[in-house]
Amino acid sequence: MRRRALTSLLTLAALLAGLLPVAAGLYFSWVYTLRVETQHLDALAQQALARAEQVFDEAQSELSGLDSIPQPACSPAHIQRLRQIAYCTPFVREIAYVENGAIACSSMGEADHGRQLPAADWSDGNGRQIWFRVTHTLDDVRPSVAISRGNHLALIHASHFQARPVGDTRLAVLSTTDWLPLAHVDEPLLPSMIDTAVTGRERIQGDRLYAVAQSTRLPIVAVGAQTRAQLMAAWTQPLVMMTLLGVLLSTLLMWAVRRFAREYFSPATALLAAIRRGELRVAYHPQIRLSDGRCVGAELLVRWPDQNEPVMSTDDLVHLAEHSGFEHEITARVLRTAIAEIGDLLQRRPELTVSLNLASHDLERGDIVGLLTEVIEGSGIRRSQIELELTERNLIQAGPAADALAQLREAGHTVLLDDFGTGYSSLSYLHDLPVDALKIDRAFVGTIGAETPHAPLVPHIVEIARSRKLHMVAEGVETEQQASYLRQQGVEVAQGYLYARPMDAAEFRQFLATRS
Ligand SMILES: Nc1nc2c(ncn2[C@@H]2O[C@H](COP(=O)(O)O[C@H]3[C@@H](O)[C@H](n4cnc5c(=O)[nH]c(N)nc54)O[C@@H]3COP(=O)(O)O)[C@@H](O)[C@H]2O)c(=O)[nH]1
Repeated sequence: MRRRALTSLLTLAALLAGLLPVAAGLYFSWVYTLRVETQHLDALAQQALARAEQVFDEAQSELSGLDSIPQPACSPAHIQRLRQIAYCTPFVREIAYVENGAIACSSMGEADHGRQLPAADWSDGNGRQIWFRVTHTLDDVRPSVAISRGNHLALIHASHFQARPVGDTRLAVLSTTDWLPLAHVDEPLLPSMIDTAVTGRERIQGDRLYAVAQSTRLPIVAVGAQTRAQLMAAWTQPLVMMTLLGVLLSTLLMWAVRRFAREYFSPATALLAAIRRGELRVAYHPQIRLSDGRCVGAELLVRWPDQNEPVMSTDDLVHLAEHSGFEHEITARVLRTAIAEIGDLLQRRPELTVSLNLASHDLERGDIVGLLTEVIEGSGIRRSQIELELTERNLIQAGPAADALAQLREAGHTVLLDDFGTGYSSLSYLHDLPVDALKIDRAFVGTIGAETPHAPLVPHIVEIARSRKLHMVAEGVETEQQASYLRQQGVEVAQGYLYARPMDAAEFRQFLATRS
């Protein structure tokens, strides 16, 4: 994925990681509040409905015994019985005996005699009827609810159907025949409560919550309504908790995204990706035999170009690889690339060598033996054509991996000690190091002909190499003066800008053609 696309994606991910958990916290706390409050409101509506049903049930149960009493209808004894029931049943105003749709007599004696009843609002088909709004002879202001069974009818004061508020929750019992409240409701929420009763489902309207409890036996419903303040108060606690949780989750996610981005965009990850994508290139730095000026080989130098511009200097690249543990991947890539690019040349010209820079890791992991075997076997290239460069530091750190080095030397590879003189106090342990040649560092070569304190060191280095019977390669040769001095000193091979800068494989082939 392109870096810019990934950056945009990660920015979006970080944004979402920051916002989503908080938004989810808000949303889920609201959903949770609604669920809990709806359940609570449902329960209150069910209670109001149960109370209304109970009033009807009790009135009906009082009426059920009356049809079978032995006294003749409207006899003093009958009326006395009606009075007794009316008096003993708290919510009953009057018990009446009905004949042909008119009141024949009642617990009030003859007072209501002959009063014609309107058509019932509801009938169950088994002699049970209900009138929701009946006026009483003695009270034409406050309507009553009437229920009849057989010939007897009970008038119930509508106030007994008044559902009292519970805290801030408003409740009303309505008839399903005309969707009006059974008792007077002095409540601005009433129109919404009626709407809710008609829809028959709990719902949110505005920021208020409504719930309905529907009777399965009678034509009544109870509706509950919650105020805005109540809902907001109920929301506060889950809101705070879920928002805190959301903020915590946001922080964690944003940290994870940031960490991923840092890792993903780190130079080490970019380098590994470049290695895997085969973006690393090899530069060939020609090596010249000082005795006749012929090109005898090249040092293989890794390059990380991006559209011809280096992503970073080779020094930085090598350090980064060392710190990230990718040195071996680089060594392998450089070797394979070189063999792919100039393997045919090496095969045709067995005197030609390439020198490969090794890292201590290459030896410690022991993979270098396998790698070289794999690349060389069957290629027609000789082992002696692949020289291995190691710095003093690498050789000393290699310690236990010296076996691998010994194995490679036995197999025919030449080992060069690179940057000689710049690292540890070389002189003391040089005779212990398993090397075939010294590479005189350009720091010393650069002093040839210059009046610097290091200048006298070159003859010493040459002397040491001679006494150890080591071959010598000088690097960083930039002037004729340096070249001729080194030639006089018996240095065999030189490498430096005097001859050429590091170049690509095609250029190296051309260079070789002119210098062979
Ligand atoms: N483990 C690995 N190390 C590697 C590999 N490729 C390179 N390196 C090491 O990185 C260091 C920097 O190398 P580079 O920038 O490629 O520089 C080399 C030459 O360009 C430079 N050089 C050679 N001649 C001259 C000169 O005349 N003047 C001048 N200013 N610079 C010159 O020297 C570098 C080669 O040095 P050396 O290897 O010591 O011979 C460097 O330490 C490389 O070793 C790799 O694949 N693996």
